[in-house]
Amino acid sequence: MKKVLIADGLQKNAVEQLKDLGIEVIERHFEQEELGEALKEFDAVVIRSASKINKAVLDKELGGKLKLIIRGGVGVDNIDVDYAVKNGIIVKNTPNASSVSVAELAIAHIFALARFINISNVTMRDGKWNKKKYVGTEITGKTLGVVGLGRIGRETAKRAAALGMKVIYFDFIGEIPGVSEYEYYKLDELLAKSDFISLHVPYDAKQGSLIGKEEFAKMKEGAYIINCARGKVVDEAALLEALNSGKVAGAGIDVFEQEPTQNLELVSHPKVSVTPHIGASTNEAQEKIGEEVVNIIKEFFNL
Ligand SMILES: NC(=O)c1ccc[n+]([C@@H]2O[C@H](COP(=O)([O-])OP(=O)(O)OC[C@H]3O[C@@H](n4cnc5c(N)ncnc54)[C@H](O)[C@@H]3O)[C@@H](O)[C@H]2O)c1
Ligand SMILES: O=C(O)CC[C@@H](O)C(=O)O
Repeated sequence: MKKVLIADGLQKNAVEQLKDLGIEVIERHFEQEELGEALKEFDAVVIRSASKINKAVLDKELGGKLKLIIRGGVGVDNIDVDYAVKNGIIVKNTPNASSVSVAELAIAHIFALARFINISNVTMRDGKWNKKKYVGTEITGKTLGVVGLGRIGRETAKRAAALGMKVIYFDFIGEIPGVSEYEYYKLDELLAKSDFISLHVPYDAKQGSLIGKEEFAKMKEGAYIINCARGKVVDEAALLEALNSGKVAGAGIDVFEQEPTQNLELVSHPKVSVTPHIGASTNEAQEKIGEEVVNIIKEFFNL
């Protein structure tokens, strides 16, 4: 009998389907220090972003049964993939399941910033009626610069274009063949041309933050930036500086350098719209993630 650990939660139907396949399913979150030892008795583990399967965890598991790590999500930056593979453990993710949900959240942050929805929700609770202060901007006709035109970037671009925005993009692979509806620009040019910038790239630890002091300096006065990718893609200190100087008019942030974030200066900034890393947290995305997880396990163990 195969034994699978669901360490950070999985949609109920998917758990039931795994049990129907004759799998022993344990739903339990382990503290980081206990995780490696615990993994020894499992054939597979399913995680979201809360559990980190790094070298230290994998070293404690060595000699155990683990053969498969599934990230119920896209980014595998919380797993030491190379080290896992070197030790005969396969790593899989569910790359398609949450693209629409994350794109919708990026668009939601654009609207929140453009029309002061974020800050109105705070000030009205204090009895304030800032009608004269909150003169917003229409997004129709504005330029959205999408950084990373992959699955989520494309879903975001599609929705922005349907709302009347002019979409341009940068992707480090260059101009993408077959993409004729959006113009390609180098990052520097995109930063200078965009009214709104939405980031949809993974975090590359070797490269460090993609958007820092120099990149903020290249943006239009009063640009808006949305980060639903990874916290470290943006240098938070540089972002705060840009918000305080007025260079950046607003930031929509779902992901943070440290999570849960303790950067209250950023989170409570009046020009910021925040969510606690909920890009993939919709019923639909979680259902699709559950389906993909079940399929991966079925295929991997020939069930
Ligand atoms: N907020 C959330 O809950 C949430 C949910 C899912 C994914 N994400 C994040 O979104 C990211 C994008 O997901 P996706 O499914 O669209 O991935 P994807 O692989 O389909 O697309 C990423 C695109 O970015 C490009 N790219 C990579 N590094 C780049 C760089 N440094 N500069 C420019 N372009 C670069 C790639 O060529 C690719 O086209 C994930 O890596 C993950 O970090 C966040
Ligand atoms: O598990 C989550 O909720 C985060 C998901 C997201 O960041 C991803 O990379 O898929």
